Amino acid sequence: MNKLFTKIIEISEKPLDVSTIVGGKYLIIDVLGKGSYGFTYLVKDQANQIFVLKQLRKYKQLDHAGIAAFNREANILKDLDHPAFPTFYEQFVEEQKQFIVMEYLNGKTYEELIFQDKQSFSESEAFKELYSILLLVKYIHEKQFVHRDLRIPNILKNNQDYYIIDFGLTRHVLDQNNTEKIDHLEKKLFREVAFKSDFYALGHFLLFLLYSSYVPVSKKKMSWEEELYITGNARRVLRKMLQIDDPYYDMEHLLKDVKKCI
Ligand SMILES: Nc1ncnc2c1ncn2[C@@H]1O[C@H](COP(=O)(O)OP(=O)(O)OP(=O)(O)O)[C@@H](O)[C@H]1O
Repeated sequence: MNKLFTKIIEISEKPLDVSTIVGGKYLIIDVLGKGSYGFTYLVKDQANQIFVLKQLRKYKQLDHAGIAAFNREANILKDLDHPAFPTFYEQFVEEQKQFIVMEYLNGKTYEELIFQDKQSFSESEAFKELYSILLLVKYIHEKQFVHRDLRIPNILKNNQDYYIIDFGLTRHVLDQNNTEKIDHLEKKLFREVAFKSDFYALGHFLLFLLYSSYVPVSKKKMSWEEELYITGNARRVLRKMLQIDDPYYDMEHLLKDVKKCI
């Protein structure tokens, strides 16, 4: 498809307005996100029950891969039966627009906790958070999925409850559609369809938590290893998660090492 044509559609498409009714019963009350794949809304039904509604963007709908990715996310949500992940409710097409309705998980993202609420974590606290999240990722991996987008805006917390959202990039480890061309790029992005990709992403998640309590001592730009005052154990775990050293290939080994840092 003509790239310019696609770009024009991408830029010109706006999310649906607040107060619009979709699917005959979902009233849009807020726009939560405008990602490259779709728009995310907070909606409520006639019984005032809150849901998250995702809409595939028009230009993604024009190519087969966009629709396939949207359907894949719906199918993965159906497969994940756990309170830490959004329950799938329904999928429908209205006025040629594709929608998925899922459970609203009530929590704050780590992006909000760190940058808006200014929450800070000590080394031990950061590893404790990581341990709780790893137990959820263990469930995802046991289902043979790699999430591939475990970033601070996609991990939520509410008191002692942890949630993971946004399964748009998730793949089954045996997904046959991982062409070699994509694999090459994904490798560069540390987004290979392999469990170590999730460990890599969580290594960065951990760095955000550790930096939350960091007070700069110099204006010189330095690496995390030079800047952060952390224990040898913590450094070793991080270097393996970030694939600087021989990476972790299995969850049990990582969990054991993380536990030692709490
Ligand atoms: N099931 C859910 N429960 C609660 N909040 C959600 C849920 N899904 C999404 N959100 C909120 O909406 C925001 C945007 O959602 P999402 O990550 O799906 O799309 P995006 O950020 O627009 O797209 P992308 O991350 O793919 O670029 C999230 O950061 C989160 O705050």
